[in-house]
Amino acid sequence: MAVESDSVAAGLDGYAASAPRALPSGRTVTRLRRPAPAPAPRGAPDGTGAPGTVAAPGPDAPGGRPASDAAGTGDPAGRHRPAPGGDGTGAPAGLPVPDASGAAVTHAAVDVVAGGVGPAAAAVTAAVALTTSPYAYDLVVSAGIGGGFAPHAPLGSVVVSDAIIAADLGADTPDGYLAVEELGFGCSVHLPPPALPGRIAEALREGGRRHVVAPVLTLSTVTGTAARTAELIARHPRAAAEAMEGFGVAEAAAAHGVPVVEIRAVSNTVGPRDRAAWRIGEALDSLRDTFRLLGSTVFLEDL
Ligand SMILES: O=C(O)c1cccc(C(=O)CC[C@H]2O[C@@H](n3cnc4c(=O)[nH]cnc43)[C@H](O)[C@@H]2O)c1
Repeated sequence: MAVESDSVAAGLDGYAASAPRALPSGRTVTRLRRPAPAPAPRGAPDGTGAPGTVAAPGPDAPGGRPASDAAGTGDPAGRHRPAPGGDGTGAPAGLPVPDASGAAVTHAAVDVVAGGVGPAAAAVTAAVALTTSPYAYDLVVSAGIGGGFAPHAPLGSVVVSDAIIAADLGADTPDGYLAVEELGFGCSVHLPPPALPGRIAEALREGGRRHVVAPVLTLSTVTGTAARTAELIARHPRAAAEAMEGFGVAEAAAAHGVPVVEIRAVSNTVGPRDRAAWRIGEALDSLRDTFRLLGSTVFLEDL
């Protein structure tokens, strides 16, 4: 599920879109499936490994995981539960499909959903998509554009989350901000599976895409002053990006027991508001390239 679903979907070249599934809200989940690879000669390995399926929901590209979110494949662990009837492409996504030689091969599927702007809209969209899906998901990706913290994340670079942090979920006090953990209730951090950010980074490095693995902050308000920027950096010195949806998507994914990661392409630098300096087009190009790289690597792997 992804907020910026167009770039996520456009990046997944080699994947074929099937008829959208409508959510009660009117938003749609578009399933993109990578066709099974060409058959290998009899007796030879099919060369596919055991491709898993990914979900990319995200509000910006809540492909997911978002970006958007993705769905599952036939998995001995039983994580995948393709529904009868499939997705309209003729075979249930993620199930092993016999190739021309009769050998079973699997293929990946990614469901892309535009989740809306802000943590609440993104959480609702992700939760509804997860709850009403005929498939189980291996991963939810919250993807889209975001603000980058200098010097970690320059314009056009990609930030892969190693933590998704609700940076304004707490209380303001005369002595400073208190996160919900300090107030004694709730949780303001979701963590992706430990190996996943590194694996995504490896794919981006091999693809020549500038990136950093770091915490991504979720805020309901785009930062627009030097004072607020300094405050966030003081509280989260490792953070490389801020956006408005990741924590909402992560809450929905966690409620369903599905791993989550956030991926942001940097459209602007976090700081005093300078709308003319935003480079949304370049960031969307970067996001599309990122999903092209992931769609031919990480999304085909067991997660
Ligand atoms: O202020 C404007 O004129 C304006 C025009 C277009 C878009 C915006 C946004 O605020 C987009 C929010 C959207 O993009 C993500 N995003 C991008 N940069 C940041 C940021 O620095 N801080 C927080 N969110 C950002 C966000 O996830 C939303 O989905 C404004």
